[in-house]
Parts: sequence; C-alpha cells; structure tokens
Amino acid sequence: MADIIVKNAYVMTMDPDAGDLKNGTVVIEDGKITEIGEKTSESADTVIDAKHSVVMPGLVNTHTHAAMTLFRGYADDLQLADWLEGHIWPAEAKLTADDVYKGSLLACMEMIRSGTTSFADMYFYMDETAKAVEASGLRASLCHGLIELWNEEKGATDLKEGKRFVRAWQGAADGRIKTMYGPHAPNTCSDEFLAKVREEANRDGAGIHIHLLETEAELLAMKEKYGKCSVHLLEDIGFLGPDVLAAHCVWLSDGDIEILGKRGVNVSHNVISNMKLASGIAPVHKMLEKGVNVSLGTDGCASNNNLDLFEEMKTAALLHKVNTFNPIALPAQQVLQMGTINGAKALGTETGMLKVGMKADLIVVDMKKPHLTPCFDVPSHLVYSAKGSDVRTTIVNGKVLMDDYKVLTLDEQKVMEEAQKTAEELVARVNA
Ligand SMILES: O=c1[nH]cnc2c1ncn2[C@@H]1O[C@H](CO)[C@@H](O)[C@H]1O
Ligand SMILES: [Zn+2]
Repeated sequence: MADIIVKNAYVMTMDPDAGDLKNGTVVIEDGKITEIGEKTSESADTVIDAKHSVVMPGLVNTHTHAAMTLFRGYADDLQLADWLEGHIWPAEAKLTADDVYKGSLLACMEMIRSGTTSFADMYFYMDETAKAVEASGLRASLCHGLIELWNEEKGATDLKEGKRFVRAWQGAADGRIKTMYGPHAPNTCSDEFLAKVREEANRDGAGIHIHLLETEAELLAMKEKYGKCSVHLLEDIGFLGPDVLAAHCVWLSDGDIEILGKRGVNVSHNVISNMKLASGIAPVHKMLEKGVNVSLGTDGCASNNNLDLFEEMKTAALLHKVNTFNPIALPAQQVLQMGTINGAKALGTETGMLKVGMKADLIVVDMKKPHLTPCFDVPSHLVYSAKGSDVRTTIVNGKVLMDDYKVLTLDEQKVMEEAQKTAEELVARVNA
C-alpha cells in the first residue's frame, strides 16, 4: 500500500521527457514518487482529491536569511550600505538564539503556505534555524554566515563555528538538512580567508554559499583592492566549482559569465531584492545562454519583504522582458524551470521534477479562483496570475505539511504571536 495518492490533478511534471498530464495521479511511498499516470491501481492511507488543481514540484528558494522575517518592514527605502551597516547589522548585534528560532519558524510557516519546499539559508545561530526546519518538515541547505572583515580573530571564530555547524547537521532530519560553508562576500572576506574556506569545504565535502557582485560598490572596491573583479579573484584562488551557490551576480562582465559557466557555478537570482535595494539588473538571459544554472531566491525579508517565490517568478519574467525590450525573453516555462529544476540542481537535491524515483516534494495549486479563470495555459497562469496563497497542499519528503490550507506541522497562531512579540522586544533592545 502507498502512503499518499494525489488524484484528479493537472500534473505539471517539469520533466522534459514526460510533459504534462491533464488528468493524472501521483503516487508516493517512503518519501519518493513511485508512480505517475492517468490512474493507479494502488490504494493509500491519504488520498488527496486535486480536482481543479495543479500538482507540480515544490518551489526552491536558493537564497534567503530565514530569521530576517523579524526585520520585515524594519528598514525600508535605504541605500544598501546604509541599510546593512546603519540598520541591519546594529540590529543583528542584538539577536539572540531564541530570536532566530522564532524568526525561522515564521519563515518556515510562510514558505509552506506559499509552496516553497526547500531553501538555502545563510545566517547566525544556525542550530535554531535547523531546529525550525526539522520541526516544520521542510528541506534546507544551511550555513553559518562568515563575515571576517579582515579581522583574523573574527575570521577564525566564525570559521570554527561554521565547521562545527557543518559537521553537526549534515544529513540531519532524515536527510532533509544539508550544510554548507557561508563566506558572506568577496568584499567582506579577505582572499586568504576565502581560500581557507574553500579548503575546509573540500575537507568536509560541503558546498559553499556566498553573496557575489551584488552591487557596483563591490565591483569598484574589488578593482581598487585587487585590480580585478570578484569572479576573477575567486577563479584565481581556485574557489569556483559546481558546489558553489552564488547569490545575486548582478555586476558580471561577459568574461565573468564565461567563467561561471565553465566552472558550473550555481547562481541565485534575487530579482526583487535587487530591485528594492536598487542594486541593478542581473544579466540572466546571458547567463542562461551560456549554460549557467540560474535559480531563484527571495533574499531576506528585510529586502523583499516576503518569501513568496510566485512573486519572484513573475517579477523575474517581467523585468527581463522590459530590460531587453523583448517580450519573448524569460517565457513562463523557463521561469518555472528556474524555480524548480534549476533550484534543485543548485542545492543538489533529488527534487525539482515529478518523476518516478525522485523525492516527493510537491505542491497542489488551487486553480478555482477568480484570478485564475479562465485557464488556457497552466504554466502561464502559474507565473503571471497565481500567488503563493493559491497553494493549498504542500508535501515534502513524502509527508503532508499543509493539507487544504491547514498547516499540520506547526501551530500557526502561536508561531505568529511569538514572532510578533520577539520582533517587538528585539527592536526595543536595539533602540534602548
Ligand atoms: O542582500 C544582502 N547583501 C548583503 N548582505 C545581506 C543581504 N541580505 C542579508 N544580508 C546579511 O548577510 C548576513 C548573513 O550571514 C547577515 O548579516 C544579513 O543581514
Ligand atoms: Zn542575502
């Protein structure tokens, strides 16, 4: 007997060999997809009737700072340097482990509700984020942020904590948690420190998550300090590879794109954060042309201000159309690939597609809504009309986390109340 059957659904597999099924069934057993077809002869404990709904792979958020939900709307409409150094970092200095737990739980709740089934996170007190991931049922690739700032002692302390975290949580929560190293950025960490991080990551077989060329200020600072940009510096110290996840990648030259493509680096495109902080427009179409694996991220809630990847998909599609004066740029199907397959590849998880043998991370999107009526083309609706709040069921690793709009793994009212209280107390400490 199977564990879960999702029936009567429009099945959008994202599998290029299989295509979509207009009225299909997905069978799940032991955390994996065991059957996809028109009908099944199996029976299961849980049968989900997905009439008027689409079942698709869960979305993958490849760059966020989950606990920054606590700073949602806290410091808006500012320059990045002022935002980070004048507001966010002083506030983060007052963060406690418990704050990070409460903020991470809120983020997990929001992600389950909006159809995100896995995410990559870089922050502090990461044991707490890992505990929230464990409790929520989501999948995540987590790292402790290493901000050396040319201070040898801070670098050593951060790296030690990063290593402890990598080793403590690798493969935890039934394999749902992976760990990475998280050097913050090439303009906040020295070249020697970055080389050291690369060595440690090799030793532990862990990947690396980094911010890369988010702003023009980073590009100029790197040119002045090293006489070359961040990508060339990382290339010269042997840092780049298919286990690197680089967030933003806005200020890339054509040569940089060649290097990222050649090294198999995974890019997280954070279109809304880049627009809100006016960082610039990442050359996404050029990266895709050169075969770079471009996925989608929200960044933290202080620069977005939510974790809804449906918004991210729509905004990415629209921005790159107007930026290239080409309405054919980034069509719906390609944006969906970025949000699913490419994200799964970036995190190295066996997800991102509905295919027999893959891990069962999938969502059911309710299409019986005024803003989704009529429906001629499902991928187009998912990108241009649907919202995270249209997701009615979320399944990760073969476990139902939300069933017909009810989150089963966390107490929603309690999570919101505690996050609200925690955020208010934190801001009071910052202003004291
Ligand atoms: O867009 C961004 N650019 C640079 N840093 C960021 C951004 N968003 C969050 N952080 C910062 O990265 C650190 C994570 O360890 C945190 O200090 C967080 O505030
Ligand atoms: Zn970030």
